[in-house]
Amino acid sequence: MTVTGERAHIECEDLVRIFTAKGVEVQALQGLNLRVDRSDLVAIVGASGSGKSTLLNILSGLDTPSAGSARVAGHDLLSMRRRERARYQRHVVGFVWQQTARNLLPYLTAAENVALPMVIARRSGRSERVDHLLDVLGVSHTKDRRPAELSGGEQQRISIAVALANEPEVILADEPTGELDEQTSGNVFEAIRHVNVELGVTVVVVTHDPLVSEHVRRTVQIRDGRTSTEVVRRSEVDEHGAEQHHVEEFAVLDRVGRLQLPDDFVRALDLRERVRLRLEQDHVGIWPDGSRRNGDDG
Ligand SMILES: Nc1ncnc2c1ncn2[C@@H]1O[C@H](COP(=O)(O)OP(=O)(O)OP(=O)(O)O)[C@@H](O)[C@H]1O
Repeated sequence: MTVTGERAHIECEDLVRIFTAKGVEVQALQGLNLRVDRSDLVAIVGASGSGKSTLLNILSGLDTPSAGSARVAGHDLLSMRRRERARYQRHVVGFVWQQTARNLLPYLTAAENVALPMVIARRSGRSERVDHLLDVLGVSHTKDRRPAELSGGEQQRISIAVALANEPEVILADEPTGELDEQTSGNVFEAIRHVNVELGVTVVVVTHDPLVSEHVRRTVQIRDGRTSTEVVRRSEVDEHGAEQHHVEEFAVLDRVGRLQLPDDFVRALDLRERVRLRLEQDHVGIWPDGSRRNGDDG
C-alpha cells in the first residue's frame, strides 16, 4: 500500500473534466482522486455515465483534464506538450479497448499487428519480440491469421500483445472483456493478470464484468465523476493452513476531508441534506438530522 507522501505510479488529484456540448456543460469528472502503485492491478467500476471512460482517455493521453493534477510514471498529463504526448502514448502506456476493431488492423496478420507499434517506434529485434509476446499470451498459433479468422478471445489476447509491444509501464483497458462470453472473458482476464504478474506492468481496467472486478485485489468505484468507495480483497493462510479470503469496503477520503457515503447507507437511514456528526475516540458517528425528523439524535 502507498505511504502518504510517496509518489504513486498513477496519481490523480481533484481531477476535473468539463465537456461543453451545444452550450451545455457536462462535468464528467468532478474532483476525482486516484492512486495506483507500480505493478498493481486495479479495476474501475461505476454506473454508465459516471466518468470511467473519461478517466481512461485522460490517463492514456488522448484527452486533457480541465483542472486538477494527473501524473503517470512521472509524466504530468496536464503540462505535456505534443512531442512528449506522442512519446508517452508510444512508450509509457498501452491500451486495450472493448471493440477489437479499435485494437487491430483488419488487413494485417496477428504478427504484423503486434509488430506495427515497434515499426512506428523504430525498434529493433521485432520478430523475436512478436514471437515472445504471442507466446506469453498463448496465441502463437494465430501468428499468420488476420483478425476475421480469429475468435473474440484470441483477438483480445493479440490486442494485449499489441499494447505490450513497446514495453509500456502501464496498460489501460476499457471493458476488454465486454464483448465476450463468460468463459472467454475469464480467459482474457487471466491473460491480463498473467502479464501483470509476469511483466510487472501496472494495469487499470474499466469493467462492468463481475468476473473481473471480483478477482482483483482492489476495485475502485466511481460515482458522479468522483472516486466513492474501494473494495480491497486479500487472502491469508490461517493457523490450520486453510486460505481465508477477506473483503473490506472503504469510503475514499479526499485531501480536504470529503467523502461519499455508499448509496445503500444513505437509503437505509434515509439520510438527506445534512447529517449529525460526532467524533468518538476511534471513529466518527453519522446520524440522520434528528431535528428534521423526530428530534432524536440517536
Ligand atoms: N465528448 C463528450 N462531450 C460531451 N459530453 C461527454 C463527452 N464524453 C463524455 N461525456 C459525458 O460525460 C459523462 C461521463 O461519460 P463517460 O463516457 O466517461 O462515462 P462512463 O462511466 O465511461 O460510461 P459507460 O459505462 O456508459 O461507458 C457522461 O454524462 C457523458 O455523456
